[in-house]
Amino acid sequence: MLDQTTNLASLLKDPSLLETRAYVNGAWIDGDDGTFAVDNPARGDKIADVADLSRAQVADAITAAEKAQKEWAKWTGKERAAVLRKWFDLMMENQDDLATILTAEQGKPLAEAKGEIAYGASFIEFFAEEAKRVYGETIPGHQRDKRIMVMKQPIGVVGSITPWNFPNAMITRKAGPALSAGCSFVARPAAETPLSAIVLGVLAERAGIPAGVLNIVPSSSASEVGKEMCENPIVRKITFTGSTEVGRILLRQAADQVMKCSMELGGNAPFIVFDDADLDAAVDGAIMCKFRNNGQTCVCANRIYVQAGVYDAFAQKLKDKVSKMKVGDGLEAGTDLGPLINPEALDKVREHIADAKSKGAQVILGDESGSNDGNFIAPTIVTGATRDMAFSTEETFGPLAPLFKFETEDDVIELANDTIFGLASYFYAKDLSRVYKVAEALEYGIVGVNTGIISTEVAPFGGVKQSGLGREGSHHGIEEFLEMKYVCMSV
Ligand SMILES: NC(=O)C1=CN([C@@H]2O[C@H](COP(=O)(O)OP(=O)(O)OC[C@H]3O[C@@H](n4cnc5c(N)ncnc54)[C@H](OP(=O)(O)O)[C@@H]3O)[C@@H](O)[C@H]2O)C=CC1
Ligand SMILES: O=C(O)[C@H](O)CS(=O)(=O)O
Repeated sequence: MLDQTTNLASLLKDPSLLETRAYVNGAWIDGDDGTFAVDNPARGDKIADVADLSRAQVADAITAAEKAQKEWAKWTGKERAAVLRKWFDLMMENQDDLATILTAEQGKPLAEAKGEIAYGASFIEFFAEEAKRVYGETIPGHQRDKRIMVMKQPIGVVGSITPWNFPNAMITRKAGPALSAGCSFVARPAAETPLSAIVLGVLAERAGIPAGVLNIVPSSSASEVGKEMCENPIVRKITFTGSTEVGRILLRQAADQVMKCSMELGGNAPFIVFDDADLDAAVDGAIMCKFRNNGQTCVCANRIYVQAGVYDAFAQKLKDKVSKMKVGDGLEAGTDLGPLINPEALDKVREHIADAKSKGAQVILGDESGSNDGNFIAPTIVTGATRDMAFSTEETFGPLAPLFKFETEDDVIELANDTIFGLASYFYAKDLSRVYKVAEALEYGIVGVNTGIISTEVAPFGGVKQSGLGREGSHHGIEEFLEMKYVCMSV
C-alpha cells in the first residue's frame, strides 16, 4: 500500500459533493445500522464512513418510491426530459470532482474515471431524449366493431443493485431509462464504492428530480437489501449488474413474485487475432480491451487467441507495449493501471497465474513472484495458454493476458464458444467473408470487429447464455422499464 492518507474533501472543487448519508424520499438520512467504512484501494486508508441502512429503511425507501412514482408518471415525457437533462448537465459540470471521488474509492486512474463520468452521464442525456418518444400503436380490429390500441406504461418501482467496477455508469445505465420511462428507482450501490452513487443523489436533488423518484440506499449488507427488493410486493422490477453467481441468487428470490429482471452478469470474452489482421491495431485493441479498469470489467478480453502464423510477432509486440504501462495510484498523474479493488481480487489473479504455470504456460511479462505491494500487481502476459487452464472457464477480472495459439477458423470458433458465458467477444481480421462468418458464428451478445472497445450508450449492451437477460442502452434500453397494455374496444 502507498503510505499516504486521502483527504478527499480537500481534493474537491466543491467539497459539498462528498456526502456520506443516504438519500431517501428527498431527505438525507443516517443509517439505523450505524456506518460502514470506505477505503482507498491504492493507499489502504479510510476515506469515509457512510450511512449503513437497515432492511427496514430500504423498505421505507421503496414505500416512498411507490408514492412518488404515481406523480412522476403523470409528468409529460418532455417535462421528465428537462430535469434529466439538467441532471446530465450537473454531472458534466462536476465531472472532475465526481471522477476524483470515483478514483479515491474504486482505484481506476483519474483519466479513466473522468471517462466513466462522461460515459455514465451519456445514458442520462440519451434517455432524457427518449422520454419524449415512448410510442404506442393502434392495430386494425379483428372484428368490425372492435378497435385495438397498445399503450406503453412505466413498470413502477425499480430496485437496482450494482457493482464496484463502474460505480457511476452502472447506476446511470439503469436509472436513465427507468426515470425516463416514468419509473421510480431505489439504488443499492456496492459497499466498496457508495460515494459515487450518493453524489448522483446530490446532483439529482439539485436538478429538481422530485423527492422519492430517485433513492440511494447504501448498506453493508447486500443480501438483506437484495431480499427486501425481491420480496417486497411494491417492487416491480429488479435490475442487476454483477456476477452470474449473484444474478442466480436474485433470479431465484425474484421468482416468488414473478418479478421482471434485467441481468448484466459475468463474461469470459475471447479476443481473436487472425493472420490477416492489422497486427499493430490488434495489439492496441488488445491492450485497451484487456487492461481497461485494470482488467476489472465484464467485457475485458479474458482469453486471447492468436493464429499460429502471427503468434510470436503478436506476443512480442504486446509485451513491448505493456511493459511501458505504469502501475500506481490512480490519483497520481501518469498512472495507467491502478490497484485491484481488494485482496480477494488480487488472490484470484495470482491463482490464475500459478495455475497456468503449473500446466505449462510461460510468463513473458509480469511479476511471477506475486510479491506485489498491497492491491497492486504488474500486468502479466502468459504464452502457451491451453483450454485446461483456469482462465479458460473462469473470469480473471484482473490484468492477466493469456495467449492461446490456434490453427484454423473453425478451431478458434469452437474454442471461443466453449463457455457458459456469452457477453462480449472480439476479433481482428480484414477478409470480408471471414468477418461476416465469424461475427455470425460467435455466440455472444456483443461482437467487436477490429475494435477492443464497444461501450456506448447508443447500442444495446447485454449477454446471452449465462451472461444475462435483457439489454441496456440504445432505444431498446427503455423497453426494460415499460409494460405493454392492450386495449380492446367495442364501438
Ligand atoms: N456483467 C457486468 O457488467 C458485470 C459483471 N461483474 C462480475 O461480477 C464479478 C465481480 O464483481 P463483484 O462486484 O464482486 O460481483 P458481485 O456479484 O459479488 O457484486 C455485485 C453487486 O451485488 C451485491 N451482492 C453480492 N451478493 C449479493 C446478494 N446475495 N444479494 C444481493 N446483492 C448482492 C454486491 O454487494 P457488495 O459488493 O456490497 O458485496 C454488489 O453490489 C465478476 O465475476 C464480474 O464478471 C461485475 C461487474 C459488472
Ligand atoms: O460492468 C462492466 O464491466 C461494464 O458493463 C463494462 S462497460 O459497460 O463499461 O463496457
